[in-house]
Amino acid sequence: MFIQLDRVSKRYGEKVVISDVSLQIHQGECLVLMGDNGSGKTTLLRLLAGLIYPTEGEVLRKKNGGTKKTLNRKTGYAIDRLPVTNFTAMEYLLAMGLMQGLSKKEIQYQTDKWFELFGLIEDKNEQIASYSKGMRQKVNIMQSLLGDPELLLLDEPLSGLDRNSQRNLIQLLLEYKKTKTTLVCASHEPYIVSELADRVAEMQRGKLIRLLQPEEIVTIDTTLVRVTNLSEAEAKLLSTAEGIIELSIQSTQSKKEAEPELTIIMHSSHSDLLLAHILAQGGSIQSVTKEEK
Ligand SMILES: Nc1ncnc2c1ncn2[C@@H]1O[C@H](COP(=O)(O)OP(=O)(O)OP(=O)(O)O)[C@@H](O)[C@H]1O
Repeated sequence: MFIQLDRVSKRYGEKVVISDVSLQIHQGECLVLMGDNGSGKTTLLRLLAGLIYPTEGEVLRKKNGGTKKTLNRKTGYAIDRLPVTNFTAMEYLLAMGLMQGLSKKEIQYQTDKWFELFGLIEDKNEQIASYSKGMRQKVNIMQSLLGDPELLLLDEPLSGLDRNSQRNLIQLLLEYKKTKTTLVCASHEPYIVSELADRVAEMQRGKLIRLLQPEEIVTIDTTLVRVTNLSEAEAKLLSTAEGIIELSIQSTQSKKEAEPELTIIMHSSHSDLLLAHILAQGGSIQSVTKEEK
């Protein structure tokens, strides 16, 4: 199975949102869509999901010598933000799975594994409305995986997830890739590109401006550092320093120290300087893990 976009354009009124995009997506590959806000990534995912149709051109799914214009049910789509509903996570996933024709038993079997993996087992019968952003994102990803789709469309899949959950999700997606699931991810995350991408498509104002092949994808070595004893103000300042990719703050209300624990992902090339800076500010470095490609 592969998907072919043939001179696809999408307009809303006079506004051209996708402009003359031609692209083949191969079975089992992971294509990452990158580009600035508003460049058309989500619209391209919606076209691939068959939720909207091109104004011009065609999106075709070719399988076993045949060609289908519409994409079938074996497409999973995690939208950029799961809306708040009155369902519990389990009720929501059951409803989504039943709509796809899965049995209750199948849905429970699949979702139990994921609830465990994402650390949500205790919360699965709580209302989604009471969930944090990251917890909601986990449910969003789970619904997209129901029924083992052939094509998985993920809009900013790492958004809101803590580093451990990001790692677990990447591992899970790598498993899906091994079973020849085709992945298309809209993402700004270097982590997604370095771990999953076979090709990167760069969008600009609705146009596909560059398609990077595997050998052209430059992966970066990153270092994960856990730090305590830095104030929130110092952490905020640090987050803007050159070489910092991501800085998250976990509050330590249960612990005695007033300062939060920071998880910092940085470019390895900047780590010596940044670690020296953290120590000079009185920070205590709890762990340093190099993630080399
Ligand atoms: N239903 C719609 N009606 C009119 N314009 C739309 C509609 N959907 C999207 N657009 C416009 O299309 C453009 C591309 O939007 P899209 O959401 O695809 O971008 P994106 O690359 O996913 O952005 P982001 O990184 O912010 O998620 C934007 O200018 C947006 O305003």
